[in-house]
Amino acid sequence: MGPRKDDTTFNEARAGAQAYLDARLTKPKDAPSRKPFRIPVIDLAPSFSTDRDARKSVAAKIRDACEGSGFFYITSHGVPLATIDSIIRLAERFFKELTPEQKKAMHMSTNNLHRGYEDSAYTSINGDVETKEGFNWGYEEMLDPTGGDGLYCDLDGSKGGSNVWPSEKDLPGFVDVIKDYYGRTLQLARHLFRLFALALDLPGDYFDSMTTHPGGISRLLYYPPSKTPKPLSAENTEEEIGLGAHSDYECFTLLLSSSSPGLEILSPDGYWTEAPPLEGSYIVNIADFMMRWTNDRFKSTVHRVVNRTKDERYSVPFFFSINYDQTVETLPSCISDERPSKYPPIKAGEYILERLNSSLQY
Ligand SMILES: O=C(O)CCC(=O)C(=O)O
Ligand SMILES: [Fe+2]
Repeated sequence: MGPRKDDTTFNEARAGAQAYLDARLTKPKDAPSRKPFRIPVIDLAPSFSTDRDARKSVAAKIRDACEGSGFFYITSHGVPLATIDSIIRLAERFFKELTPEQKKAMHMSTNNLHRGYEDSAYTSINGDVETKEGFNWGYEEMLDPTGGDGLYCDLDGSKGGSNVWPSEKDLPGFVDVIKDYYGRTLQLARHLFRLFALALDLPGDYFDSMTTHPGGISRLLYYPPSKTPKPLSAENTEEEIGLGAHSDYECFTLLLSSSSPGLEILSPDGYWTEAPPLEGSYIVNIADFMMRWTNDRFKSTVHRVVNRTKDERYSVPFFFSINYDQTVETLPSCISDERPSKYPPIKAGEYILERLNSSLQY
């Protein structure tokens, strides 16, 4: 069952998101930003301490980043380099080793929750021609190191079971690598949510009960080499767009990529700014649902991918949500007399499904 298209809250959510994107894209410029636009590197090591002050010091850095560019790198996050290398290698194997027929058999068009393989033309953000190909999957209890709480429900309220996987024969070891990567990244996302709680002056466990069976869509992405490699500059206006300008939909995204650059972030003064990969780190960014939930205090920033190199690029984003059946109102610490709540309550899964459906190219 899809979202109710005539529902005022959905219209408001969709129109709000589109207006935000349109306003930011009015005059993007293909040159480095002239104003300071910081994508800080935050060392998470002290956040694993039992000392609350040590955890709060990391939370303060996260708060500055979330209220600033909305993007930051995290290091010492506890996910082994071997896990990171394996998932990037798995992405490469997925796109190289499966035949077109094997990919087609898992095509997203046969799945109403956006799971499976997508060719480059299947989804598009602004109607742009995009070069990326992807493979998407979502939360299931067997991927959760806690085993979940038995209450998972999917974007549309169904009980789950929508993931599709290549067979063991076609791609041996695939699900094992996914499980290791997804489980560790999921636990890291729950840890980050505790730091967000501290950053927002809420009790440290504020979000815990909302992430017991959370939404977490992840994808393997492939960007082919550029046909005409050239650097980001004001003169180069003809790009081969890998993934069009957009903001993410959920609470926040944890991104890994191969060593090829390509991610570009739109600065407040309208300049595309490169966010090159930093080995062993994740790039974290705030997404639209979190921006709304914080009454626009945390920023969901527009970004895109352009592969400007002669090398292939692989990336693996993880879009972390709260439990899809959770309805939320603006966080209490983000409302004041001067800053009343701008948004009505909304259910997480319904909001995200509406946003995903709006990216389909029919
Ligand atoms: O591939 C990347 O580096 C970023 C992907 C991304 O922004 C997305 O899938 O939302
Ligand atoms: Fe994104």
